[in-house]
Amino acid sequence: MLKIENLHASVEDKAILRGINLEVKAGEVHAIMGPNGSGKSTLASVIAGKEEYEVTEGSIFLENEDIDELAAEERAHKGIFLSFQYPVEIPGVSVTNFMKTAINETRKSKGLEDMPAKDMLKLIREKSELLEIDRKFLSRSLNEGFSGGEKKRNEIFQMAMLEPKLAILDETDSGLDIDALRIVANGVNKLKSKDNAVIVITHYQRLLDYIVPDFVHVLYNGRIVKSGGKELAHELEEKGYDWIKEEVNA
Ligand SMILES: Nc1ncnc2c1ncn2[C@@H]1O[C@H](COP(=O)(O)OP(=O)(O)OP(=O)(O)O)[C@@H](O)[C@H]1O
Repeated sequence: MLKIENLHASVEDKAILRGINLEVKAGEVHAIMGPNGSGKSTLASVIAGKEEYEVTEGSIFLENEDIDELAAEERAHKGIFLSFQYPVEIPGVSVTNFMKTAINETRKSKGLEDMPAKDMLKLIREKSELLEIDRKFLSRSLNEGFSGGEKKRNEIFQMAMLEPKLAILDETDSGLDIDALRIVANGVNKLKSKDNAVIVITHYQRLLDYIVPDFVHVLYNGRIVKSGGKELAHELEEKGYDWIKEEVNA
C-alpha cells in the first residue's frame, strides 16, 4: 500500500525528516509515536503532499506508484486521506454539501460523472448510520462553532464517505477527550478493512487500547528509531522516551 524509502524532508531549509523507512501493507494499522517536535506531523504532511515541505531525498510509493511529483489534491484523489486537511470554517456550506463536492471532485479526476443524487443520499444515510451521526449535524455549516468532538465526528464522517486507501489520522495536538477518543476509535474500527490501511499519529497510549495497532513506531529526531507491536506503546507509557533517546545517542 505505502512504501517510504529513505525520506528526507525540510521546511524553510531546516531538515526535519532524516531518513524515514516505512512499509504499510493493506489491512494494517500503524501507530506513530514520539516526543514533541520529532517530526510526526511533518511526516503526515509530507505523505499527503503539503507544499510547504520539501522532499530533499528518498521516495514515497502508493501501491507501487511513485507519488513524489503529485500535488496534495492528486494524492487525495488517489486515496490518501489526512485528518484535519480541511479544517476551515465555511459558513453557509453544510457538512453534507461539502462532502458531495469532495466526492464529485474525486470522481471527476477519474473521468466519472457526478454521483447521482439518489446514490449520494443513500451513501450519506449508510455512513451516518454506521457512525451514529445525527441528521441535524449533517446540515450544520462546516466547522462553524464545532466543538472538538464535533470536529472529530466530521473528520471521521469525511473519511467514511471518501473511503480512502490510506487514512492518516494525526491526533498529536487535537486535545482528545474521552468522547472524542471513542469517536475516532469507533470510526476507525468500523471503517478499517483488508483493503485499506491506517496510520495513527498519537501521544495517547489509551487511543491504542481502542484502535489496536499492528505496529508501533517511535519517531525521534526525524528517524524511526524503534518499531514493535502494540506492547511498545505500553512500554512508552510506563517509561517515557528517555530510554529510547539514550539508546539512540549511545
Ligand atoms: N511549517 C513549518 N514551519 C516551520 N517549522 C516547522 C513547520 N512544520 C514543522 N516545523 C518544525 O519541525 C519540527 C517537527 O515538527 P512536527 O510538528 O512534525 O513534530 P511532531 O513530532 O508532530 O510534534 P508534536 O508531538 O509536538 O506534535 C519542529 O521543530 C517544528 O517547529
